[in-house]
Amino acid sequence: MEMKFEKGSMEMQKRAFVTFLAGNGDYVKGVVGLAKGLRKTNTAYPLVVAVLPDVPQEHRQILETQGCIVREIEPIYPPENQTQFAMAYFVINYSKLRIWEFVEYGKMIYLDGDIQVFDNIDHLFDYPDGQFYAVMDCFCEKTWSNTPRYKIGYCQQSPERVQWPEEMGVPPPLYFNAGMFVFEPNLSTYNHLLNTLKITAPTTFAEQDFLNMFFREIYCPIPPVYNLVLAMLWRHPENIDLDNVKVVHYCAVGSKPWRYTGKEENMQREDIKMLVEKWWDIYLDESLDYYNVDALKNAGEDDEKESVAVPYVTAPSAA
Ligand SMILES: O=c1ccn([C@@H]2O[C@H](COP(=O)(O)OP(=O)(O)O)[C@@H](O)[C@H]2O)c(=O)[nH]1
Ligand SMILES: OC[C@H]1O[C@H](O[C@@H]2[C@@H](O)[C@H](O)[C@@H](O)[C@H](O)[C@@H]2O)[C@H](O)[C@@H](O)[C@H]1O
Ligand SMILES: [Mn+2]
Repeated sequence: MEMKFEKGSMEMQKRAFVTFLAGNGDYVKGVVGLAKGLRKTNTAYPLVVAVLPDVPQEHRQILETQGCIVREIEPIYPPENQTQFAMAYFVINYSKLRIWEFVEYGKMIYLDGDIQVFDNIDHLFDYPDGQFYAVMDCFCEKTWSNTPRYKIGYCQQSPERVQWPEEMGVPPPLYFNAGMFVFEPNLSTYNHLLNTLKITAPTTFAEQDFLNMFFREIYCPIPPVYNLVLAMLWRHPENIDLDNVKVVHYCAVGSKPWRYTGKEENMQREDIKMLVEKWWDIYLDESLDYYNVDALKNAGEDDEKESVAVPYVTAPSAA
């Protein structure tokens, strides 16, 4: 726990992981998996879940039963625009910006609901304040196909492969994947974010593009072990050491473990099948359920924590 002196008094700056949940669909399984995965790393910090109003009470209760701190947020929409997002649902991702309002926490680590943490990453909370820490993204997937970078085959992950042409000016600044980042909630930053959003035309990668523009002066790249964007496995394998990866981001098309069918491109790769299976091992491990872990800790207490049926589904045969 970092000691910080605020306004003449010593205030212990609270820390937490935070994720975002929208809709009444199956992403809740992703968040349950994330909560259990973090617990398995013996993290010292809780998981806050920022939920949109459309997340049903039953899902909120499941998350609270898994030890999550559920916080309802209001949606944030970008200015009216004809933009074609890479994925139509990206429009709801602007609501992630509400987490800058969680100022009871001094430092937070944001994680998408389709992320799993396999090793303890609490040390990231000790990174110095005043910077925005995240892993660099890759531009090689079809989701980037309508961007200039993709059209010339340029990717920051391998800038030597296709050089940025001089006639196109200076190469773009380093660009992060917004599925995982270390940040400090702050009301003035929050208000500045929202005011800037009102005058910023939406673009292909929605709030990810916006956050990259907004934090470009203080963005500090961190190693890919903290956010393995799955496409890196086939786009830039030379940059990845799978044995040392701590955080996996199931963002490649067809890779969401709770929906995995193995039919999409690259989904029959052995490394993908292994990572999907690792996710399911945690999701189905009842010893990681909060009420079990909690009950074990408080063994002998009279009150029986009633367990809530979690929407378990059988793991697809990854074979
Ligand atoms: O229907 C949805 C779509 C997205 N999300 C949340 O928004 C994040 C970003 O969306 P996604 O991870 O699908 O984007 P990707 O990283 O795959 O581009 C998800 O991880 C979830 O936390 C959600 O809760 N419900
Ligand atoms: O709303 C925009 C989203 O942009 C990012 O997803 C992208 C990015 O990872 C590309 O590099 C992939 O090619 C693509 O598949 C994937 O959707 C974030 O992961 C997500 O949290 C969210 O911010
Ligand atoms: Mn994601």
